[in-house]
Amino acid sequence: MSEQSIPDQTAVQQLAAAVEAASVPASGSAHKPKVLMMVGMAGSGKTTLVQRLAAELAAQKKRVYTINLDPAVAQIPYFANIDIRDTITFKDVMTQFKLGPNGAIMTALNLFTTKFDQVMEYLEKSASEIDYIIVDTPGQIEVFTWSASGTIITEFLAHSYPTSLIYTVDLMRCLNATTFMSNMLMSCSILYKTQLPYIIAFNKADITSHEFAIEWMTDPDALSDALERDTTYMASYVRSMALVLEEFYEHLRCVGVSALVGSGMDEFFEALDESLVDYDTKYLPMLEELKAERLRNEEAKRQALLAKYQRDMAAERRKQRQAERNPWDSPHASDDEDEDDGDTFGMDSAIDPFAEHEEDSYDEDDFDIGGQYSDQFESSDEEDGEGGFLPTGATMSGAMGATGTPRRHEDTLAADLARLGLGPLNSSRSPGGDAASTSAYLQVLEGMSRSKVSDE
Ligand SMILES: Nc1nc2c(ncn2[C@@H]2O[C@H](COP(=O)(O)OP(=O)(O)OP(=O)(O)O)[C@@H](O)[C@H]2O)c(=O)[nH]1
Repeated sequence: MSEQSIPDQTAVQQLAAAVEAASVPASGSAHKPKVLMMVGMAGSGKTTLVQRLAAELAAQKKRVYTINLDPAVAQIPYFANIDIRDTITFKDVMTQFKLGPNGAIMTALNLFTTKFDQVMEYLEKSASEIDYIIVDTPGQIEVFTWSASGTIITEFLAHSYPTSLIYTVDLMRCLNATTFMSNMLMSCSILYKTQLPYIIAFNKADITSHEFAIEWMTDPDALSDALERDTTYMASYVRSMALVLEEFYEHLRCVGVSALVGSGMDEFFEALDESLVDYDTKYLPMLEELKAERLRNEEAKRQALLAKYQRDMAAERRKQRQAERNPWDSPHASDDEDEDDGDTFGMDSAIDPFAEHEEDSYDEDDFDIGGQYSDQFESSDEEDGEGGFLPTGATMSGAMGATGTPRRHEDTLAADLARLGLGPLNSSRSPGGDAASTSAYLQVLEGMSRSKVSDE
């Protein structure tokens, strides 16, 4: 490994996007291998269970593929078709990145995840020849289930193949009601995190039966009895948590197994088949709904962007036309103004007869100097194709010729000036043109506006 710096999350984020885009597998379509994700606390027996399940499935003439994602494991008792240790040397990660064991596991997983699309490609090619893919994960459960890379790997697989999560619990660590509750809370958090179909495999049933655990899950009194001698505050806490988890327990599939001696395998595969039905009936529809929602959001964003672009374009066109038509263009108009503010003549909007109307509805033509001004507006398609509002009646007659074709603005202005008994405007369009006429004209207009407002 040659890199000397901790890899940033960019590659992982790109992979996350790839997972997002991954196609949702159609249920009941072509042959797809079933994925078993083994998670559980360190020492709970995941690796031993992978070995046991692979052997059992091989005995059933099923084609099994195993993936080891634990970079820190010294030896594994099964043949791994894909092994993270072939790509990344855990000790090198520790020395090169100056990390402790947990940080190194996390970094090794991140590095491996950046290549996981290649693993997926490989699986895709071999899919028709595989019945089951069993994935062994690091014992530091939070490193996998709560890390970006763990999530990406899980979703990559779950978005492509029917997947079930196998949470392995060491029965010997459940004998105490309080630690049993800790284990259940952990399993609950993983279920909520992954939302995948789920099996709890109470392992090491060769030492003690898992029946007591099932009883505690189904009968709160049994749990209370177990807590009888416990007088600490934890006992009441465990009792109340048991009530909270009651509903969670209802949807759980629990089996007692011994990875070591192979007991409970029939029940395990029965539970596995049921959980894979859940994958088809619950997980897949949820995935499809999420995907549809993402597409809807993207489309909404695209439409909003398009609308903004169109508004910007229209505003730009308005500015251009205004600049062409009004040589004395209002000094009050701001350069970065996107939309007509209704203050076309630079008049105080308080006396602008149109200021009460919604700004978005205006086009500069609505305020054309040649107009007769009216309170009533009607919707109309304008020459640039945008919907807009025009004053009703003949109010725009000053701006339109008899044939309905737009007249030159200067002609309109000249006619208005003549009607008002004022001299002609300087047609040179220079800002300093016939200043006296312009100013007089504006005063008359302002006066008209004031009298209109006071009329109202
Ligand atoms: N008695 C008994 N021991 C078991 C069983 N399964 C696993 N063990 C033992 O439990 C210990 C831990 O087993 P692993 O399979 O390494 O557990 P793991 O969860 O993979 O551990 P990490 O790699 O640390 O995450 C080993 O000594 C196993 O032999 C079982 O069903 N019964």
